[in-house]
Amino acid sequence: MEPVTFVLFGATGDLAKRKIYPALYNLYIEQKLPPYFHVIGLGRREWTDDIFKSNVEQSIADFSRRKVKDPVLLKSFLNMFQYQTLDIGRQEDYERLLERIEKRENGLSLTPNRMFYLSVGPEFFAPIAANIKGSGLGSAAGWKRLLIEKPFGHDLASARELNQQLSEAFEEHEIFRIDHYLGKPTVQKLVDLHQQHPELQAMWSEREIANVQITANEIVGVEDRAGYYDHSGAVRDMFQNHMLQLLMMVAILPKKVTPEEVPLMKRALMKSLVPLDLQQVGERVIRGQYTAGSIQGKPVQGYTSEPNIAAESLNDTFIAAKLLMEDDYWSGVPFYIRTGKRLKEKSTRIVVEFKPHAADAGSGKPAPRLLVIEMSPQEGISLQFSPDQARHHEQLSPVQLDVHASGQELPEAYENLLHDALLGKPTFFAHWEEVELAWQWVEPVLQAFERNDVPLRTYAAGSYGPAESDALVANDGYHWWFDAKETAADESRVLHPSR
Ligand SMILES: NC(=O)C1=CN([C@@H]2O[C@H](COP(=O)(O)OP(=O)(O)OC[C@H]3O[C@@H](n4cnc5c(N)ncnc54)[C@H](OP(=O)(O)O)[C@@H]3O)[C@@H](O)[C@H]2O)C=CC1
Ligand SMILES: O=C1O[C@H](COP(=O)(O)O)[C@@H](O)[C@H](O)[C@H]1O
Repeated sequence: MEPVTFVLFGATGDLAKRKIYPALYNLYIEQKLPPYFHVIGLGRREWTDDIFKSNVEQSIADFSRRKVKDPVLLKSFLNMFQYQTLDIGRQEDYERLLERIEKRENGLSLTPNRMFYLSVGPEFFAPIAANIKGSGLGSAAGWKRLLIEKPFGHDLASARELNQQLSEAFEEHEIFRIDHYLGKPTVQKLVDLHQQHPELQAMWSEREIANVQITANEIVGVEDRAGYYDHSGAVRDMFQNHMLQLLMMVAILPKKVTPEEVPLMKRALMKSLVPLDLQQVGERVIRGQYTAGSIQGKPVQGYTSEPNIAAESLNDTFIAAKLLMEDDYWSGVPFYIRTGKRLKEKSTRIVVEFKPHAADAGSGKPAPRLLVIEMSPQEGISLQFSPDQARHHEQLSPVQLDVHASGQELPEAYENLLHDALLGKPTFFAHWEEVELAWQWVEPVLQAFERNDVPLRTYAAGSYGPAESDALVANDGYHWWFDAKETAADESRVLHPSR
């Protein structure tokens, strides 16, 4: 790996504290950071280097998966950090920054490779990119990369405008758009799942998939993000980015692609999604909002009673949708997606439901086989057979295809993403065309919600969402697959066809 100066806008903010510093620390401990790695943190606050370092230290104590064992190592890690006060709108602050960076690069005869991480509000993305260009920070002889946080636009038009603005300072291959779902270890494993498991390849070759279900259910509500969330809703916050990214990642499974081919294939898959017209949104998309209820035995208020949410808000806190593809493999296979806040449990998983075999029927109705790709509450990939199928396959049910060894700590999504960005590997970042195609698909949904053409269905906090979400799947003769666990201590990973 080459030397890098890591320039962090938003170094005093929440994301830096909760995700970025712990991720850098874990990469450091695993010796995955480049030589001469140097972090310059930026913000308006008048911090000294020492205040900055002690904030980084505190963030590691509070949020790192790995606790500090060796104070000497911690000290050498913190020595890589420096702070500079910078106001995003002030060109002279960038010039000071350039001077400081060049002084170090020249002093150590380092190639001027610079990574700019924008951990700031989206209104700052374009001005920062323009100032990086204007100040000369981005025109050194080494490489430059831009790591950019979500949200990437508020709709298709604003995303295009932002992309246009960024492209005046950075080329597409220099822009790394973060979607933290692509950093999740299990999602990253999908790329070479078939090479690892030839038996799975045989199942896919049968082309007997009944449907695919993608779920991201959350227990948390709007928390303290009312200002953002009430203008975003589940459709922008989760569906347009994370959920459609999961859809692309599962749909590449039968395509036998190398990691390098992943971005191209994802674009092809997005292009094959059947678009909805305004009329169809009401038939294929369910819009929901939570009302008061109870979660894990505790009463929970409804969305419109949350702090800073207007009593008349029609914002969506839940969305479910049925999507179809026109693709040589996937035509005719429905993809069902659901995501929402204040649901019964935290579960993030993809279930690929295979059509049942008559030979697997045993005494009763043949049961479908399931490929379960789980990100939460546990990470792992398993095949679930009914007992009759298990006999047929001479295996137990469920079959773990990929179990992380007990006690093994998995990297956080941000560790994977930062490491890939430092290596310049784009596989697990969102390419502009994917983002644009995702906004294009979602656009009629945004319009229909805006016009209030789609009824806002309510659901009690602590439920699995509106009944209409079940009907969406039941109308095709299927049902959502549910976790059978009754208690957190239950480690079984069997999914059930009912609540
Ligand atoms: N927090 C999270 O969990 C997640 C956040 N994100 C995204 O990450 C980005 C950052 O979020 P988050 O950390 O929560 O936001 P915060 O509000 O906590 O932090 C904002 C940062 O921006 C800096 N800032 C604001 N205005 C200026 C300015 N004019 N000049 C210089 N610096 C400025 C602040 O520094 P100072 O006050 O010192 O000026 C602060 O460091 C956002 O795009 C968000 O959508 C994405 C996923 C999760
Ligand atoms: O990006 C976001 O993701 C989180 C959910 O992430 P997860 O890794 O915990 O599944 C969500 O709570 C948040 O609203 C959204 O902005």
